[in-house]
Amino acid sequence: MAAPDAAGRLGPLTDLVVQRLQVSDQVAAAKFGTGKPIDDPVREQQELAEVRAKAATLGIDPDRTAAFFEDQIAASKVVQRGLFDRWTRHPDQAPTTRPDLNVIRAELDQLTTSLLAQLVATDGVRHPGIGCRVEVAEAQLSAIVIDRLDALHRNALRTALRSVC
Ligand SMILES: C=C(O[C@@H]1C=C(C(=O)O)C=C[C@H]1O)C(=O)O
Repeated sequence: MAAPDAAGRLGPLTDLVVQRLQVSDQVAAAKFGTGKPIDDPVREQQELAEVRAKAATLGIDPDRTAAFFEDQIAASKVVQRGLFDRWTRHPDQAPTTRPDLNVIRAELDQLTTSLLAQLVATDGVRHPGIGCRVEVAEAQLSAIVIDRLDALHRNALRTALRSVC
């Protein structure tokens, strides 16, 4: 049976947001112990410029789209910092293999394309107001249960969803 998806009209968007957080575990594993910093401002600026340009061609608001992706980046860094801290304090939990950061970044780029498509699909839902906030709450809570998110990933999810409405 396929895994159940997050509930409501923002469920598919939230599933992608959670996937991006899960890929962030791999980013942390790629960087941990290499001296590579968690923050890469050049890559971030490239990503944000790209989503701004794509938003314009897709007919969604470039500023709101960039704000959403800024939150995805901030959330990824919440995960990475949390895992660096966990693995430093408990070296037995640290990853024993190191994924290739370039491969993982290509996965993140694919997720960006899917996320943009979901931002387009949910444009009519994502207005400030109670209706949108209820949809976010429903999708968020169901994703937490379905994906069994720990406290670190729940915190990151809150950051990732803060500007959806
Ligand atoms: C994910 C990475 O780590 C950070 C988070 C980024 C993101 O979420 O897109 C981009 C650059 C880094 O500041 C990465 O280096 O690729």
